[in-house]
Amino acid sequence: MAKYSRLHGSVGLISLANPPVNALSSVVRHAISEKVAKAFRDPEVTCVVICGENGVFCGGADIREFASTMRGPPLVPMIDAIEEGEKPVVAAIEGVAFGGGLELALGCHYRIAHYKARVGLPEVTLGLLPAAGGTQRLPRLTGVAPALQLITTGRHVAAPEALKLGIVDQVTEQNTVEVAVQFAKSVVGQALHNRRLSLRQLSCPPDGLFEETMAQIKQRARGAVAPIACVQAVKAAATLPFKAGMDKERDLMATLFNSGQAKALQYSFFAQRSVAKWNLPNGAHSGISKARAVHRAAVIGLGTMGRGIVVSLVRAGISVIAMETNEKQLHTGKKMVIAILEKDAQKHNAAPRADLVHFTERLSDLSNVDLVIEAVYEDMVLKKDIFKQLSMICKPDAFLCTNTSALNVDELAAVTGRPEMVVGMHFFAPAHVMKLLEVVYGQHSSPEAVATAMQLGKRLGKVSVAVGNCPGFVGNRMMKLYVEQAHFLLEEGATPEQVDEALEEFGFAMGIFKVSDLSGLDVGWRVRKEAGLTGAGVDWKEPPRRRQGRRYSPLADLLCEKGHLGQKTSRGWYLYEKPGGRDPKPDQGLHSFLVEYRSKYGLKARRIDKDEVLERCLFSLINEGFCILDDGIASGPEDVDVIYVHGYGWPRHRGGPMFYADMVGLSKVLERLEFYHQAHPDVPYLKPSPLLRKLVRNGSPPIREWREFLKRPHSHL
Ligand SMILES: CCCCCCCC(=O)CC(=O)SCCNC(=O)CCNC(=O)[C@H](O)C(C)(C)COP(=O)(O)OP(=O)(O)OC[C@H]1O[C@@H](n2cnc3c(N)ncnc32)[C@H](O)[C@@H]1OP(=O)(O)O
Ligand SMILES: NC(=O)C1=CN([C@@H]2O[C@H](COP(=O)(O)OP(=O)(O)OC[C@H]3O[C@@H](n4cnc5c(N)ncnc54)[C@H](O)[C@@H]3O)[C@@H](O)[C@H]2O)C=CC1
Repeated sequence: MAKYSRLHGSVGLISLANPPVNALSSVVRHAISEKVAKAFRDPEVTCVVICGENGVFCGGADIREFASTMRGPPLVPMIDAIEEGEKPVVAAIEGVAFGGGLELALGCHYRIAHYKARVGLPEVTLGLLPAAGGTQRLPRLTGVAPALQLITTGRHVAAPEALKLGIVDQVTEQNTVEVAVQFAKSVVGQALHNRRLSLRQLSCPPDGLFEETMAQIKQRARGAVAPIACVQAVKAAATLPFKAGMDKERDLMATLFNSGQAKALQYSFFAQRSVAKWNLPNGAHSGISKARAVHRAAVIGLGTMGRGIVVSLVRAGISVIAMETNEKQLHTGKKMVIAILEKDAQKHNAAPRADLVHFTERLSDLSNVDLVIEAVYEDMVLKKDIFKQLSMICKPDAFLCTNTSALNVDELAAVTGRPEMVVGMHFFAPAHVMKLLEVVYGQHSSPEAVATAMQLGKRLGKVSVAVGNCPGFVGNRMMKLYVEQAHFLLEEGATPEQVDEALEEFGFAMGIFKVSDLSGLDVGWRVRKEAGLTGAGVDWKEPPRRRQGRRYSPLADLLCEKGHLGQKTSRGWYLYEKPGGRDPKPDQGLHSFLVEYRSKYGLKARRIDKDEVLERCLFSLINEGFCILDDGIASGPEDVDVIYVHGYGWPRHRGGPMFYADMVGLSKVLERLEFYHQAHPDVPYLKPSPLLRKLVRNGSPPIREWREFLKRPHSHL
């Protein structure tokens, strides 16, 4: 709803009141229209201020309403009526003015913002465009180029920048509503013609601006339709009269509104928020579990991961002890951490925060920290040794966390005298950039330990998902099968280029073989050795290309044995100009190697089409996702999807693997998995999961109902 009051006798104050973000639900739109009309009618009222209750102007349209038929007064005529009014209307912006909220403010004649407020048109991130005049009014206010950038990226703009761009007229550190009220009174009687953005003329945009932006979008948001529609709408603003531009905006929105991409992105928006409300199988949940504050943390191991984790902690203002035994690694790690922090400082025009880090070679220095994150080699014996020592060195209430990517968290907890204080904090590389954090709870992890790790993740700006303990947890457990299928496809006749092309066309920023070259083929090699799939632990009595009773491809192991580890050695699945090169070229040597390999094992190459690449790679990953849900390792499909979108480059506009399965149709996924399982009986994970079968038997309910079919966690509390 919206409240109305009269201030100082002549100011009509309209306050949006729809907690928590004053979203423009049909009730709110109705109330605003009514209150604006009332203020305009009232002869005593000479000016109007619109604000939001509880320190938030407006978070935009109510996204939850998009799934049902839209009711209530539409935004466009409401905003037009405000702009056309004969009394000055001032928007008092606190907190945020996003989407429809900013469009409402653009319909007002003046905008005053608190210095901490943020404005933006993030509709593109929901698969939409700002269809309440945002694509037509913003360019008329800021000029075409800045508006185009803001609308196609959905970037949030802080008030001081908004002032520079002309989006707001004034920024204040005082009470925004009071400032807006005084301001509104001061402009009574002034002509409003120039303040009506719809009447403003636009100057010509720079040559090639739209073409250039379109090319950037095709690179950055492969396959996404909303940013392209945003360009077309802003182009209409630059080339057509306001009214015709609005028609174009409406038509473009009509094509986006019911698109699969919009549904996927809106699902993602709520999924990202739902993972913060975690549940454990023992009944503990975020609602009743209190986190402990972390003031001092420690990171052990300053390799690829440790360095990024130190940076993330410092950025959040936490003091860190960074411990490393290898002198050279300590030196390189220290240099890298300081370089990143100095770059941050330059960017934000602030002092570097390197004083928050203390580098050391002594584990005993960790006696007084609140939380430790271990990031040494993926070696259970080494990690156990460290956890044993930590258990003795650290203060009794310190949390002990591991960044292991696949090892058993319970096994580590068992060597400590405080298994309840042990959790996994699985960051993704590079840890100071990647958004995802898997918080792995073990059998004995206390709700307080999980809550503390989840809250720390939030403080570090991560999207944290609580997951159960099993080899590879959620992300890597699924990833393993996806990678294996890609290797099988090479054995059967595909090239890395063909597989990657299909995946990139689907929307991944990089195909799986390019990713593997980037992270280094030795990463997986070490994991396979640890699992006894290659190296000393192998049972050579098994037929070739079989390990542990099932199909296995030694292709990647063979490349590693040749020293072809990816970008760092200039050869992997692709060829690079030099070690550390980044531009992958098809490698004729690799192609010949594949031909020889197939001939050695009597494999006949066949033509593999893109559909098969996608189905084999993605459906096996999805099938494992269902197994993970069935096992209770993830508490809902949203958790799996958030992990894939934020940690594994799954295209955002496809929602995530489980959402994609829902879109494709569960019976189709089941049917294709049955087909592939029959064709490859030696690949057990192609056998459709019992949960998938159960859902299909129950009429393939939509994803929001899947939780009803999962085994209920039972409380042990
Ligand atoms: C043909 C049809 C024509 C239609 C024309 C309409 C054209 C339009 O102009 C369309 C739009 O406005 S689309 C909406 C654009 N606005 C946005 O994308 C802002 C989304 N919200 C945010 O960024 C943050 O929540 C925000 C920064 C606001 C707050 O962040 P916080 O971290 O403080 O809090 P959150 O945890 O994110 O949110 C708190 C609760 O509020 C829910 N929520 C947030 N924004 C919402 C919104 N716009 N609509 C509905 N619910 C919303 C959020 O889900 C959360 O609730 P729970 O999930 O229950 O916790
Ligand atoms: N590299 C990646 O992409 C990811 C790795 N991880 C996991 O993070 C952990 C670390 O991986 P990376 O950083 O890639 O390894 P890395 O090999 O780059 O670094 C490990 C560091 O630990 C140090 N170290 C070894 N023993 C130590 C000890 N006793 N005390 C202190 N430092 C010691 C080494 O000198 C080295 O600098 C592993 O468990 C790995 O599985 C998790 C997510 C992603």
